[in-house]
Parts: sequence; C-alpha cells; structure tokens
Amino acid sequence: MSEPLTMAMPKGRIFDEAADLLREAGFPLPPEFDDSRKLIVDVPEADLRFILAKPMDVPTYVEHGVADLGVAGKDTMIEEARDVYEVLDLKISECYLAVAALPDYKKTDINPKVASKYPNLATQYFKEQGEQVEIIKLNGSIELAPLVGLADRIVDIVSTGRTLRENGLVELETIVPITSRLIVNPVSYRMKDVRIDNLIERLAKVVEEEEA
Ligand SMILES: Nc1ncnc2c1ncn2[C@@H]1O[C@H](COP(=O)(O)OP(=O)(O)OP(=O)(O)O)[C@@H](O)[C@H]1O
Ligand SMILES: O=P(O)(O)OC[C@H]1O[C@H](OP(=O)(O)OP(=O)(O)O)[C@H](O)[C@@H]1O
Repeated sequence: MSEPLTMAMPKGRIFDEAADLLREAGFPLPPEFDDSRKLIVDVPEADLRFILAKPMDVPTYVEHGVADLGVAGKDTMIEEARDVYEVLDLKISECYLAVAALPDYKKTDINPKVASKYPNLATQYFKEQGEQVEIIKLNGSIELAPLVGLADRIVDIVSTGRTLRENGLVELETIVPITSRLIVNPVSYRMKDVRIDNLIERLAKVVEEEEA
C-alpha cells in the first residue's frame, strides 16, 4: 500500500467551500469532517489524509513537503511567496485586496503609516507605486487602525464591503482580486504525479461546471 496523498486544508472560511468542491469531485469526505476538532483526518476511502492548518500556514506545510497539496488564498500565496506550484484556481472565497482610509484622508509625505496583515504584499505594492510608507503589521481587525490613529491607511481584504462601511472607511485603490488556489509541492508533483494529476483534473472539472 502506498502512502495516502496529504492535503493541507485551511481552517476558517475557505474550509467549507473547499470541502464541498472535494465532495462534488467525488471524494467521499465524512460529514463529521466539517465539525471535527481533529487536526489530522484520514479518509482512506479517498486515499487522502487531511491536515488542518491556519490559512496563512498552508503554503509552509506544502513547501516543506509534509503536505503534498493544499488550498490557499491568493493573498496568502503572494504574502508568503513559498516555493510551491499553484496548479488550479478553485474560484472560491472570492474577495479582493484594497487600500482604504477614513474619508477625510489626505496623502502626506510625513511619516505615512499603513496597517496590514500582509506586510510583504503591502511593502511591494507601495514600492511599485513609488511611495515610501511605514508598514504596521497587525493580525486582524485591521479596520480599527485608522479609527484610533495607529495608521492613516490600511491594506486589507474586502468582500461585501460591509466592514469598511460599518467603520466609516472608504476604499482608495483596488490592489488585486483574490480567490483560493490548489497548490502542490514540487517534489510530490514529480513523485506522485498520477494521483495528483487525477485530483487536479477532477477538481478542475467541478470548477468548470460551477462556472458554466
Ligand atoms: N471576507 C472575506 N470574504 C471572502 N474571503 C475572504 C474574506 N476574508 C478572507 N478571505 C479569504 O479567506 C482566507 C482565509 O481567511 P480566514 O478569515 O478564514 O482566515 P484568517 O483571517 O487568515 O485566519 P484567522 O482569522 O484564523 O487568523 C484568506 O486568506 C482570504 O483568501
Ligand atoms: O468586506 P467584508 O465582507 O466585510 O469582509 C472583509 C473583512 O473580512 C476579513 O476579516 P475577518 O472576518 O477574517 O476578520 P479579521 O479582521 O479578524 O481577519 C477582512 O480582513 C475584512 O475585515
């Protein structure tokens, strides 16, 4: 018996949509999979082992080869810049990254501060814009930063726009659209290519059908 393929799944909002896609692709994930507190879940019927990680950590597990595959937001992929193959746009968890501020925000050259959960991405973005800013790394509730004067702008995810609206913030620029991606460890891809190719094909078919 060969080892099962190991897939790193992000806990949180991507999880349900990713699990649905896998089920639609014919992988028999048990119902308790969705609510379990277990961090390693074997599904021998599907020849798969799942490891459940923080969304931002999924590319790390895949890069190190402890997971053959994973599901990660494009935001995470840009921020983490890990050495993994991005093989399929799953077209789930759609949102985008934007710069936002209070409506009375005025651009200043004196010590501009930007709060974000994505310091690398934000640094790169402002560099491309030719603007020098100080990035303040936060781990969540980013919209709070301009409200309390920690930063004058933020770089964060926007989906419905509700969080910006309810906190009286306005969007200044759109940076990049985001969806979740299927990622693969380069060595696994070479060693287990038939099973990985099969999984990619099955998921690609479901994504295509959902789009039609
Ligand atoms: N409001 C949103 N709507 C749709 N997709 C989102 C939204 N916020 C984030 N995402 C996508 O879902 C991914 C995971 O987000 P989630 O909020 O579950 O975890 P997280 O904020 O990274 O982790 P945690 O809250 O556990 O620190 C993000 O990397 C992004 O691709
Ligand atoms: O446009 P919306 O639909 O309002 O979604 C955007 C919000 O969702 C995410 O936050 P999350 O809920 O993950 O909380 P966090 O700030 O703690 O990361 C993101 O960071 C925004 O704050």
